[in-house]
Order: sequence, then structure tokens, then C-alpha cells
Amino acid sequence: MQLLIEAGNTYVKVAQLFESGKFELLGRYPRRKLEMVLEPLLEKGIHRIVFASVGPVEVDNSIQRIAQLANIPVMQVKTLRKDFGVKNAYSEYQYLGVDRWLTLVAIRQKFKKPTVIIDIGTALTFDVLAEDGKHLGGWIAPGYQLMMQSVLENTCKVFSDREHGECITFSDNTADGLKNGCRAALIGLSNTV
Ligand SMILES: Nc1ncnc2c1ncn2[C@@H]1O[C@H](COP(=O)(O)OP(=O)(O)OP(=O)(O)O)[C@@H](O)[C@H]1O
Ligand SMILES: CC(C)(CO)[C@@H](O)C(=O)NCCC(=O)O
Repeated sequence: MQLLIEAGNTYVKVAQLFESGKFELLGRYPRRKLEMVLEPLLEKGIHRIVFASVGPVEVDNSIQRIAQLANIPVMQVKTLRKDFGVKNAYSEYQYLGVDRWLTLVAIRQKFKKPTVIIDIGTALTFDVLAEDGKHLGGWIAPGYQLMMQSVLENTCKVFSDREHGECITFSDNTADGLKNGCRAALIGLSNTV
């Protein structure tokens, strides 16, 4: 069994890949919980850890260290210039986030059609893939939480609450106004492509 880890800017996602090809998502965890989550898992017959990270280097080091202590080989996946039928649009190819690269590769494997990938995580990313596997570039914008946070941190009287729905109606109160406004911005951006 292999352990697959994707370290993002908000969460670290952990999954198991069995010999049969079956895949099971174990969960997503805040970065600070990584060691606590990984250590018990490594006692379960893991023969390799494969990870990709767009987080701080401390997370990469922490995964390497935990694997080393448990004597398990570890492989860090990096962004490539060209492989798996995808050609990276970046002239300095290594600067394209590995999460974006892996999504391009996965989409190419599955569809082989012109595709716009919209990924709403900490950041909102767009990546355009042509039919022949050529990556035509993309956009990076703030995700929902980041968008709200930037307004909250730079105003005195705007506030929010913990409820999150799917509404984009015009609002008659501050919290809904902010949440609906940020959702509408994400939708508007997505509709521009
Ligand atoms: N339904 C939702 N309502 C409000 N905020 C959400 C919702 N889903 C996710 N978020 C927020 O969006 C951000 C990204 O979360 P998400 O888990 O979707 O992305 P991610 O792919 O894990 O991001 P990263 O890979 O950068 O860690 C977080 O700040 C999260 O709290
Ligand atoms: C844009 C994010 C934060 C999305 O997770 C990540 O892919 C990243 O850190 N990318 C590096 C910069 C780039 O892709 O151009």
C-alpha cells in the first residue's frame, strides 16, 4: 500500500493507494496536525509515500523526516516541462504549482479534450488545456476565504459569520453582503473564461 499526500496552503490531503488500484481518501487536515496524523498510519504496512506540495518547505521537510524515521521510501512529485502528454505553458516550468500540474495531467489522461480547469481552493486557479495536451496558461485569483479575509482585515465595520450557503442574492445585512459578494465574484470570474 502507498500513502499519497497533497500538501496545499490550507489543508494537507492524505489518501491510501492499494495494490489493487483502489484509492481511499483518509481525510484533509490542517498542516499543524500532519505529524499526529501520519505517525499512526505508517505502522500500517505502507511501502512508499508519494507527496506533492505547494505549502512551505517545512511541510516537505516534515514529511521527509517522518518517512525517514519510519524507514519508508518517499518520493516528492515536482512540476515538469513536458510529460504524460501535457506540455507546460510556463517558460520557467518549475514555477507552475505542482497541484495545477497534476490536475492538468489527470485531466489529460481522462478526457483528451480541450478543457478549462477551475480549481477553487485557498486560491482560485484557472488552467486551459488544448486538445493536443498543450497547456495554454492560466490565472491565479484569491479563493473565497481569502477574498473575505482581505475585506475583513482592511475595513473597520465589515464583519461576517460562520454560515456559508450558495446564495448570491443582494443582501440586507453586512455578513450576507460580504459572503454573497465574494461568491458572486468567483462565479463572475468563472463565467469570463
Ligand atoms: N463550502 C465552503 N464554504 C466556505 N468556505 C469554504 C468552503 N469550502 C472550502 N472553503 C474554504 O476554501 C479554502 C480552500 O479549501 P479547500 O479544502 O476547498 O481547498 P484546498 O484545495 O484544500 O486548498 P489548498 O490545497 O490550497 O489547501 C479554505 O479556506 C476553506 O475553508
Ligand atoms: C496557485 C496555488 C497557490 C494554488 O494552490 C499553487 O498552485 C501555487 O502555489 N502555485 C505556484 C505559482 C504558480 O502556479 O504560478
